[in-house]
Amino acid sequence: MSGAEGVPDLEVSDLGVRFGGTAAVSGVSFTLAPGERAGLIGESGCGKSVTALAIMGLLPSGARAEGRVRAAGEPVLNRPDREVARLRGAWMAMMFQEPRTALDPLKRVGRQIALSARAGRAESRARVRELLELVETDPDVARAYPHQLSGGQLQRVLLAVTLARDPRLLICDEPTTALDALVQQRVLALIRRVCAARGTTLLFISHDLAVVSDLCDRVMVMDGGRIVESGRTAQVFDDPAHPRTRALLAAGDLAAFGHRERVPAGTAEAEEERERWP
Ligand SMILES: Nc1ncnc2c1ncn2[C@@H]1O[C@H](COP(=O)(O)OP(=O)(O)OP(=O)(O)O)[C@@H](O)[C@H]1O
Repeated sequence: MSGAEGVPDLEVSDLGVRFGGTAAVSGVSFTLAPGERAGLIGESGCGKSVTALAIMGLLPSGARAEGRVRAAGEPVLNRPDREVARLRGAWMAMMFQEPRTALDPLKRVGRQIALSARAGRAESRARVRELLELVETDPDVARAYPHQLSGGQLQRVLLAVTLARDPRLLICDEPTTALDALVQQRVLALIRRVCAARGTTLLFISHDLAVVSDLCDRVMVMDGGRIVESGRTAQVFDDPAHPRTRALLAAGDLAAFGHRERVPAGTAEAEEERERWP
């Protein structure tokens, strides 16, 4: 599926989400052009995940959404589940924080990738191999069950599951927080390479500003359910206008920990990943 000329991949206008009498998200508006990579940052509870779930049409039943979300020009909010599911399958995919809960423990990972790809029996083996190669993973991993894999491998498998239907828009919600620093860097570099190679539009949710500065052309800062500042990543981080952005930068100490030079944690898993993915 490809977008019509001039139509943004994602258009969010005046999005509001309430749980009972409480507003979790209010007046959120932004658009993502094809191939753009935007970060959504803010402290815990500010509304990042709820925004992502609204975009994906995956809000819990207690939520009430208003405003407008359009993916590839098609409305998402308050639409029948089946139609939104079709849009998700054809257009957008979301990668969650915890692969151990996102994957089925009882199915081999190759089968999970094949199910997501919806490939026919004949082509599914080749498609699984192709997807595992895309995420730079040994195709033999297809035979493993999730518990047999390391956190970094699981995150790669989850990326393969997520990319199986060639989404134009990829939403990542803190995809690497459970990983140690070295493995995290490798998975993020992989996400960057895959998005660049496929021209995938990315909405990347994180509280790690260094990761966002590394990965995203644009950044939006949320506070209390609203976007309080947005702009080119370098500009917002070099010259933050809003007190919340300044507070986040101070807390993250972005300049001091220079993302690319972060010291690996040196855990067994980091070592294992280093051997496997030199
Ligand atoms: N199912 C729910 N029912 C009621 N309130 C909810 C529900 N899900 C989220 N909220 C509320 O919505 C607000 C925004 O939550 P959200 O999960 O979007 O924050 P977040 O910025 O993603 O935080 P974190 O970085 O911790 O994931 C919070 O006040 C949260 O308590």
